[in-house]
Order: sequence, then structure tokens, then C-alpha cells
Amino acid sequence: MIKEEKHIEKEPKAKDKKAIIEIKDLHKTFGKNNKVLQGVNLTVNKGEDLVILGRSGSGKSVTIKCIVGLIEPDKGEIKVFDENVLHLKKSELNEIRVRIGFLFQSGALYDSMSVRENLAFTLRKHKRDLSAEEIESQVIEALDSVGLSEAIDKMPSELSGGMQKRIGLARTLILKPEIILYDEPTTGLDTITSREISELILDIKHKRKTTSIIITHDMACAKLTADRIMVLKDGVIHAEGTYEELEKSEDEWVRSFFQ
Ligand SMILES: Nc1ncnc2c1ncn2[C@@H]1O[C@H](COP(=O)(O)OP(=O)(O)OP(=O)(O)O)[C@@H](O)[C@H]1O
Repeated sequence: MIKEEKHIEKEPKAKDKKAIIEIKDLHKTFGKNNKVLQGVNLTVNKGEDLVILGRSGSGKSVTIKCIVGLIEPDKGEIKVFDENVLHLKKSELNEIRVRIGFLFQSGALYDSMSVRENLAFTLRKHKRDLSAEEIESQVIEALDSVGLSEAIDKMPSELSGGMQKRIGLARTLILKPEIILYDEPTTGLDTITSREISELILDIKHKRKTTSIIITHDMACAKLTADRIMVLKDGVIHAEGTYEELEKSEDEWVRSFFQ
């Protein structure tokens, strides 16, 4: 792995560093020989936004799906909030999952429900003891944090792609996750809308002190949101550094992402 030179000022002070996600030697093969992950090691510290880059099919989504137990790895260790998630009982894993928000690439809203109902449905599913008033106020708060309170009575079909992404994000935020995993949050959006979503990711990090992994092919998104970037190649982390470090990497293949 190419370890790029660190800029000291970008690094959090050692005493503030606390690993929230730790992945060690993660392996996953699909079928007989689709060796997707071949020893991935990564750590995400509290309050950090880590961007994962890599060609299509390199295993970025598989990596984050392993974190939330949607895919079972063949070998390796995954610690989230100091819990070894691969050895937890289903009920224990569910407790951890509630603390992790996952914004899927295809995070569709329910078409037959209004924005309010979509958000309230998520909340009721995970927090059963809330009153109708509490649900309403949390729906409003979540919509406010993505700047879309006026869309509360709209149906998904009335929303633009960018608005749907924002509502999808509000639905993730309503459960007040400590970790957010973003799988290509700006895919399919125009440049300006992509920038708005990237700014929102940054805003959420600052206001809510969340820790995130962001998978993206959108280098403007990576530049704006990444505290650190890891590049996945041939089933391992091939390079790691800040945007500015990797942009100047000696490795031409790494640099090609930035051109
Ligand atoms: N559930 C699954 N069953 C079988 N193969 C899978 C499964 N999930 C992923 N794969 C395979 O794993 C490989 C990596 O997929 P993954 O979705 O992680 O790629 P990615 O790096 O996120 O790509 P992209 O940038 O295109 O989203 C692909 O070859 C894919 O076909």
C-alpha cells in the first residue's frame, strides 16, 4: 500500500482520535473465484469523514455492507463502537444497526406515501414508544435539517431527483445515527445538485458530529467531504491520504482518479 505523506495540521490530536469503525483483514469471495475483498484494513475515527474510491466493481459497496451485516465476509474482523459485529447475536447487531444510518444508492421512498408518512414510518418502525406529537416534531426537525420542510405533504413523484435524495437523507437522519454510510450519494444528479448534497453531508458532519464513510465516483464530492481518502484496488486498500496528497501521488493509477 502506498502510504502518502501526512499533513500534520489536518490530523486530529492523538488524544481526540478514537476508532469508531475498525476493519481488519476482510475477505469476501462470491461464487468460485470472484475474489472481491482480499484483506481490506481500514479505520475510521470519531467525527471523521472517510471517502472510499475505486473502480466499478472493486468492492466498495461490499465493504460497507459487511459493516452493517448485510453481507457476511469469509474472513476478517469488523469492530463498530468497539463491538465485534461478526460475533454478535441478531438482537445485539440490531442495536448497533440503529446507531448506523445507511444511505443506499437506490434508497427509494415509498411511492404511495407522502414525505411525512415516509419519515414517520421509519421512525415508528424503530422507535415504537413515540407519541404522534413526538413523531410529527421529529419529522419536521429531520426535514428542516435537509432544508426541505416545505415538502412535508408532497408525494415522492412530485419531487426532483435532488429533493428525493434529500428526503432519503432526512429519513436516515431521523434515527439520529452516530455513523452514516453513504453509497454514491450524488450519482445521477447534475453538478449543482451534487454540490448541494455534498455540502449537506459536510453540514451534517459539523452539526451532528457524525462519523461517515462515503463511497463516491464524484471527485468534487470527495474533495469537499473527505478528511481522508482510501483507494480500493485488487481487493485491498491500495493508497491512503488526504485529497491533496493523493492528487499528487507518485502512483499514476491513483492520480488518474483526480484528472
Ligand atoms: N450479493 C452479491 N452476490 C454476488 N456477487 C456480488 C454481490 N454483491 C456484490 N457482488 C459482486 O462483488 C463485486 C463488487 O461489487 P460492489 O458493488 O462492491 O462494487 P463497487 O466497488 O461498489 O462498484 P460501483 O462503483 O459500480 O458501485 C462485483 O463483482 C459484484 O458483482
